Amino acid sequence: MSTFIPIKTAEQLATYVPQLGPLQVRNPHICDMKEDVLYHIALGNKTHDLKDMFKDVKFVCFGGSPNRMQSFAKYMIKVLNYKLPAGQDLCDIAHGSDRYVLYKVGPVLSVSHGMGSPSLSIIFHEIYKLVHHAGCSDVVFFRIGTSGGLGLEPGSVVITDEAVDGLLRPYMEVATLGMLLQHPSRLTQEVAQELLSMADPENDFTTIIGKTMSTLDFYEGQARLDGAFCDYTEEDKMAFLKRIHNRGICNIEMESLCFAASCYRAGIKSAVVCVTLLDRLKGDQISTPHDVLEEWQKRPQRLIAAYIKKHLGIE
Ligand SMILES: O=P(O)(O)O[C@H]1O[C@H](CO)[C@@H](O)[C@H]1O
Ligand SMILES: O=c1cc[nH]c(=O)[nH]1
Repeated sequence: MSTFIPIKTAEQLATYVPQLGPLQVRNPHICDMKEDVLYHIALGNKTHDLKDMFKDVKFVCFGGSPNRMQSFAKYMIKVLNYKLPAGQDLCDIAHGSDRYVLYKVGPVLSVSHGMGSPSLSIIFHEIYKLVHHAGCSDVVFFRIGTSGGLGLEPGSVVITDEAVDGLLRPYMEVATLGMLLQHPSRLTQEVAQELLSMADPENDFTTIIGKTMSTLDFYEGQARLDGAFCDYTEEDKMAFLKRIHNRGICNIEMESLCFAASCYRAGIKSAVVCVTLLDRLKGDQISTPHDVLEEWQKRPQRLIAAYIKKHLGIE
């Protein structure tokens, strides 16, 4: 089959405007459907009263690991001094499916997205439709992640200003109906700047804004030498990492491109904040003790929590 690559024109891009008022899904078919089953989170707009369950949601926080997103939900309970309904524990609302976890703490959703763009893309579709069915408005989406840094002390925090793919292209290319569609990946610069301004100057780690490379794989996709396959030399690897570092890439992970492209397409304000677990200019393996990694993973969480508190007017 032949392919062609339609590049979106400026006029088409202009339709990607921020959403004001209740969030609308940009899919005309949804309103014609008798029922919308959100299969991977075991919810649906006929089986559940999504308005009643989720109408107050204002912040949706995504992260790869189910445990991290449970810890984040517990952390938000403390930060917001949130009282769970009497006799209830924090529960995984998506427990009817074992694909993702979903927790709600007042206006905050904490959702796992698994690893890589395909996994993130599926949960993004369903969460976006969920907040639409619930009638939510002025929602901000965050990705709270981990990454490999370039020339940064491990444990540093990177707020992404631009997500690019493994070829340094600022769009996500998706095969759709036999065509390659390019979805621009744009994050909300004001949110990134505001997050940066909220980084505590007393921190013993740096927080910076920079470009993030988002790859399709952890090993060869990120120029590692320690995967099961490797057809390049250490010199090739270092030349590549130094080249992308010189082109402004601060860190490498696997979902920021899809996340940024999906939020931009949806007209949803968004930010990506990742801690770096190692300096990729110095190695490939993550051998830092687990308890230290756990502590580092809390750094992006604290920044997002501070943003949420500020925007809820909580001192
Ligand atoms: O820590 P999370 O959010 O999963 O992000 C990073 O970690 C995973 C790889 O170990 C990839 O998903 C990558 O993007
Ligand atoms: O090097 C790393 C570390 C975390 N996540 C990644 O994708 N890469």
